[in-house]
Amino acid sequence: MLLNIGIIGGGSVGLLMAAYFGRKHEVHVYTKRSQQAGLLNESGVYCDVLGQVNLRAHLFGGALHKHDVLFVTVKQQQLSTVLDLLEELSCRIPVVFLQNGMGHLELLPKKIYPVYLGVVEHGAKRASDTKVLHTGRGRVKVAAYKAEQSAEWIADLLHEEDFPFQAEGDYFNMLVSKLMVNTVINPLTAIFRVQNKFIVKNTELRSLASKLCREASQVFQRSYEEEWEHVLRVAEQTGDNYSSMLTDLSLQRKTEIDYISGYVLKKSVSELPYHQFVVRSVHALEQLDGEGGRV
Ligand SMILES: NC(=O)C1=CN([C@@H]2O[C@H](COP(=O)(O)OP(=O)(O)OC[C@H]3O[C@@H](n4cnc5c(N)ncnc54)[C@H](OP(=O)(O)O)[C@@H]3O)[C@@H](O)[C@H]2O)C=CC1
Ligand SMILES: CC(C)(CO)C(=O)C(=O)O
Repeated sequence: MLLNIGIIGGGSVGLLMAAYFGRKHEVHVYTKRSQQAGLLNESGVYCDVLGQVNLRAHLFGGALHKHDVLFVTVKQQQLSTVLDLLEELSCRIPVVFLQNGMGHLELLPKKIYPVYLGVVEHGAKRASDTKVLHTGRGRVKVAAYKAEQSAEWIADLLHEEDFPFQAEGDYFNMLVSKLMVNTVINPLTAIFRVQNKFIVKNTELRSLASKLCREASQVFQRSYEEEWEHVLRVAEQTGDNYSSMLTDLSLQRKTEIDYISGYVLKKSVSELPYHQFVVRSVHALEQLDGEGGRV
């Protein structure tokens, strides 16, 4: 079945999804910059694994086209502008939010309906405004957040062997599982400027990582042993990746730390010294970048 799919954000995840969906469906990408929309309309998106794929692109801000489903792929810190506009448009298009972290749960306005949440287990890296690298193969999980229907229909319609979708019943569990991984791997790799594999290989980093994992497991009442095994597996599987938090810092951009580790702190009833330390360290690095203070 041919779908009409909207994607807000022409970054790493947005372009990756546009390329995979665009092989079979009509895809519209909404960008922040008109220049990027122009380039995408001229040449489509180039994905290292798939080659060139055609799509349509628009500057986000005005009306939306009629879509069967709309994916929001901006970062957490960019979400409030997008939410304001979506709320104003009050369209009845099913919206799927694909952010890492959980801070956005507290931002989602009541007027947007129906709402689904998702987690992306792929690695993607935008190489230019029209080029994306598929750096790690995984799956996209989706769950209903505020919707009459479960997320099965999304997974059924979009699942492809080389771009799998999986419907989950419980959005909270799905997001917490991803949060556990991100709250351990992202800040440490960002502070120490290392690839993910060093969380496993470097004995000191591994020990710090296990402390973060223990703290987060306590907050969400999860088995530390199971979460730790999961974190190590992801760190190994994505070993050559530079985490998204490290990438943000390298590009002198604000990170998603407040929506990931900050969310864990917010949900805790007790002190979490390791989380407090990494949140402040990442903020210090962001601030030093602004001050030109890093050597
Ligand atoms: N990259 C990855 O491998 C993974 C990412 N994720 C998560 O997915 C989310 C997106 O990440 P990622 O794609 O890497 O981020 P990027 O920074 O690559 O992409 C975000 C995109 O959103 C665009 N944008 C920002 N504000 C607006 C707006 N108002 N209207 C339209 N577009 C806008 C940005 O535009 P501009 O380029 O002009 O700034 C940018 O193209 C994050 O929460 C991340 O943690 C999860 C798993 C893996
Ligand atoms: C799983 C991981 C850690 C892969 O790099 C990620 O989600 C990220 O970098 O944000």
